[in-house]
Amino acid sequence: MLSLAGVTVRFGDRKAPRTALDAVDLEVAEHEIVCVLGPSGSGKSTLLRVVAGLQELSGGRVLLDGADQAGVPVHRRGVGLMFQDHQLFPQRDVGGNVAFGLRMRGVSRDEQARRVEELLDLVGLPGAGRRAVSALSGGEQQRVALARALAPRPRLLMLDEPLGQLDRSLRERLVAELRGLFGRLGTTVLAVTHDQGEAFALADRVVVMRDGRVAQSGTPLEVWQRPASAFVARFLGFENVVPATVAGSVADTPWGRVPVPAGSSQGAVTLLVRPGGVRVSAGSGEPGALRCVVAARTFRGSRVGVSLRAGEALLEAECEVGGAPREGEVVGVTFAEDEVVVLPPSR
Ligand SMILES: Nc1ncnc2c1ncn2[C@@H]1O[C@H](COP(=O)(O)OP(=O)(O)OP(=O)(O)O)[C@@H](O)[C@H]1O
Repeated sequence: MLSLAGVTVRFGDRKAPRTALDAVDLEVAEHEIVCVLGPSGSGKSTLLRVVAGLQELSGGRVLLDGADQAGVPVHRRGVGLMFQDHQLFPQRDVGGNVAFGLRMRGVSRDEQARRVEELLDLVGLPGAGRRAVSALSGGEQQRVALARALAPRPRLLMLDEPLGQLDRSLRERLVAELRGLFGRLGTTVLAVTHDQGEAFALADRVVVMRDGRVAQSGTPLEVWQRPASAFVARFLGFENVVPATVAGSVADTPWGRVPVPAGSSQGAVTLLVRPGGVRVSAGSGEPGALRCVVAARTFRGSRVGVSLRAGEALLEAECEVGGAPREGEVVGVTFAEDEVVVLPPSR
């Protein structure tokens, strides 16, 4: 449905151009939910603005249903937009806000009223049409903004940090609701967020951006299991990412020798060890185990994050609440090869 080919956006003058998007290729299929993820300044919002027609291209093409969108104005693209600060009209009531796009399209009053009711039911605010938007909570306002964006039945719905302002528990609940809602409606969605939890919970596919380029694209599981680079791994929150040299089935690392999966690339690499692959045992552990001291512990609900120090090298492990070693304790560490991922050397 949506196709970006070599999309480039440069800001600034010729002498000091700033490349916000650098030859980006991206496809979004009908009914697919794609979340674009990346640090601040990586080009996420610019990407949405380009698709919406709010930002001119310096190069490349944007196609919707195969049609080049060059010169097609925002309101003719058939895309719905919901931005970070959801910009509801404060002087209109909830119904007036939701009906906005329908009124602009000359939909009859009866039809408007019917659609508004239907959409408010859909987003979990039945009968709220007459309420003042200023009297709604942040989460309720977000739902109204969503209903407004969905009202004209856009072929593509674009969300910019849709749940950015909300607290964590509400965000988690709304993400699950949104995914269910989009599934039922068959909405095609392109969303951007800097929160990987949100992206992974919402998306069929995540696209990780770095400096205006696509660093990786894949299903949440693919990206989580096989980050394409040290950058993606660190961005996802993995901390055990180090330079290493692989020879045969063993990598030489700052933590000593670590087994790697069969068929791994040889020579200079970056090594990722997921915390689950760091096996901690009391005392010095079995012969050949790496001796570490517990530097800190962090409770994470049912698990405990354990920060270990082996000489200069740091290592993050995860233990059951019951069996987690105490701060200052000496432990032995071995590595589980199936939680080790060999990545290209860092640039
Ligand atoms: N109108 C503009 N003029 C000049 N530079 C801009 C403009 N808009 C964006 N940029 C620059 O382009 C780059 C990408 O910005 P963009 O807003 O797309 O990033 P982002 O990933 O959405 O960031 P954030 O998560 O902070 O919103 C940044 O370096 C930004 O400073």
